[in-house]
Amino acid sequence: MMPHYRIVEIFETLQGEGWNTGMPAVFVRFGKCNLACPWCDTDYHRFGMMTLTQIVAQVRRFSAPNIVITGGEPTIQPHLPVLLDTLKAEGYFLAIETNGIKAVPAQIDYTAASPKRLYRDVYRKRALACADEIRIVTDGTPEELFDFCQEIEQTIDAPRHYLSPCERAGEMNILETITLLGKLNARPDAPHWQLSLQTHKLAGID
Ligand SMILES: Nc1nc2[nH]cc(C(=O)O)c2c(=O)[nH]1
Ligand code: SF4
Ligand SMILES: [Mg+2]
Repeated sequence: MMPHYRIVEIFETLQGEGWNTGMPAVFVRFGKCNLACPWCDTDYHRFGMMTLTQIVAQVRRFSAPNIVITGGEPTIQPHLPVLLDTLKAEGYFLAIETNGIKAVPAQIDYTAASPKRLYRDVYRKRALACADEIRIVTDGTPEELFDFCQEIEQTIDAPRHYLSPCERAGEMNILETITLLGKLNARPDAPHWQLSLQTHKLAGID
């Protein structure tokens, strides 16, 4: 039987966050997540089922040569490798936005992992071995996050490290975020952390 997938939305926009900011991409947003962050900005419970053929047809209506697989949490989706094989065969560059607990399928070209301090005990038991970027949401005080950032540096091997302010009710904790950046970057011989904003929200695009 043709595999079916939980799909929240498929839309074309510019990647708003991290190293690939500005990259035109078709975003495929999957339903459900294995975490429940209180600041989550995605209604990942509201999804419909789509077949592999329907997803590929929808993606091809757009012109971007890149796909961002996101959610919800894409790594928990049944039959994900089958879909990725098909999209790869169509020639797409495949990026993924994951919370960094579960392994990412081999077809993925670029992995952005966003571990959550709230679930630090989970990451101590299970996490990705490597990623192309780590992007941590500043979901607490600089004191609370400093140790978690250091722990994740040891857990997930990555060449790029970002902090993303936590947005709740339209308010962003920029001061706490840059304070933490300063503390992390004051360490000698440690990874350099940079700011990543959700620029798509500032720009008023999807
Ligand atoms: N433009 C844009 N960039 C994004 N990068 C990660 C997103 C996400 O929701 O996973 C996202 C999103 O929703 N929109
Ligand atoms: S891991 Fe991401 S998608 Fe899942 S609840 Fe947290 S913010 Fe939302
Ligand atoms: Mg988003």
